[in-house]
Amino acid sequence: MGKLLMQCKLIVWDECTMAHKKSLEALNFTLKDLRRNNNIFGGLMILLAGDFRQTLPVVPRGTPADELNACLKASPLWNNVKTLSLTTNMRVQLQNDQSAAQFSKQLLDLGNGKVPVDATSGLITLTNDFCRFVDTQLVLIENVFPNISENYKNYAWLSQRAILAAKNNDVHALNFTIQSKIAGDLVTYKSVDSITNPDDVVNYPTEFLNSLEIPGFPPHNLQLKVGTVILILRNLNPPRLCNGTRLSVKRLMPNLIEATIINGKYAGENVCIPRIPMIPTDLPFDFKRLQFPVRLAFAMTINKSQGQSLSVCGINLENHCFSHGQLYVACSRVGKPSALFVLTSNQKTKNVVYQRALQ
Ligand SMILES: Nc1ncnc2c1ncn2[C@@H]1O[C@H](COP(=O)(O)OP(=O)(O)OP(=O)(O)O)[C@@H](O)[C@H]1O
Repeated sequence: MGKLLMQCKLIVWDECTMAHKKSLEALNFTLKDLRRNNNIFGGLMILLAGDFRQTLPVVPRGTPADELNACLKASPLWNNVKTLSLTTNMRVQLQNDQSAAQFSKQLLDLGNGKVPVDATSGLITLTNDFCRFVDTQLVLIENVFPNISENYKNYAWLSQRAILAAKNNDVHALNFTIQSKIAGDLVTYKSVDSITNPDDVVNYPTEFLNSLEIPGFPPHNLQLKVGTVILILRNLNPPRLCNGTRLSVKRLMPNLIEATIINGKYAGENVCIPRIPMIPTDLPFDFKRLQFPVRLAFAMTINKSQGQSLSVCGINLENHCFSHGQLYVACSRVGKPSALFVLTSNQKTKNVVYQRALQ
């Protein structure tokens, strides 16, 4: 990696709005050292791609001020950034849909926080020409994954659709319901959880470790069926198997999962996924989970969906979005209103936009 960084002429950093400012600052110091050049980034050109209407770095238990302070715009390096703007929403434009111009504008208004907010409830009202409304989770699933008991065998069909929600708990519930619609036996893989510091072993019983649901981590009790859509949680073998790659389960063996990649450049390729040890960094004790680094992915969190294009998207807003840009990211995964299904109460929802992130 060091050699690569010394030789390369350009670094492209996509979805930069989600990056913590410290990661860019660390890259600056590393490049200066490696290239023995005291200019910013060691004289190398960095292309940051992103839209500050979209989500900011996740700061666990943080406030909006913490998020704003963590984003790239809060770094002194930002003063050296030259901003170039893209003007056409290609995802919408490509649909050749009559509503394209209006949908594009509605998305921008949402992202810019220009949609009127009700003073008493603090909620915005989504309009009928912006999306299609559904009343229950089951109707949402039926619209996004129609006839899934048959269609799950079609990888192209699967890769183009997903249901999004702001919180992990809502995502898990949706995934279990959708998986239950696929025929076949459920295979259970239990993780091996342990404490790495021998002094702490008596303080943290295994049952407690098993009960931990950690964001970005596989569950202790991973239940899968052949045909289920899963998401890789670690960069196992880039560029083929990266954090975020979606696959369809092909064969469930005792110590290996065989699956077919369903999105991106390597779609259609079969791969084997092993159990790997994973250590979370933000727990107050040292803990290791040995498990397949995967989660169910018919539904996923809005933050995880950033960067993806979908043909059909469902959004479960029973629990409102809670951070900057989430609603904008969710709604902008598709290019036309007829492909956007929204579950919400009375067409109302919360649109969190930090104006400071847009300045
Ligand atoms: N110049 C272009 N000509 C044709 N198609 C394009 C062009 N630019 C983008 N697209 C298509 O538009 C869609 C969205 O593009 P892309 O995912 O690169 O956008 P993005 O800016 O990264 O979006 P986001 O950050 O919201 O995920 C893709 O299907 C892509 O193939």
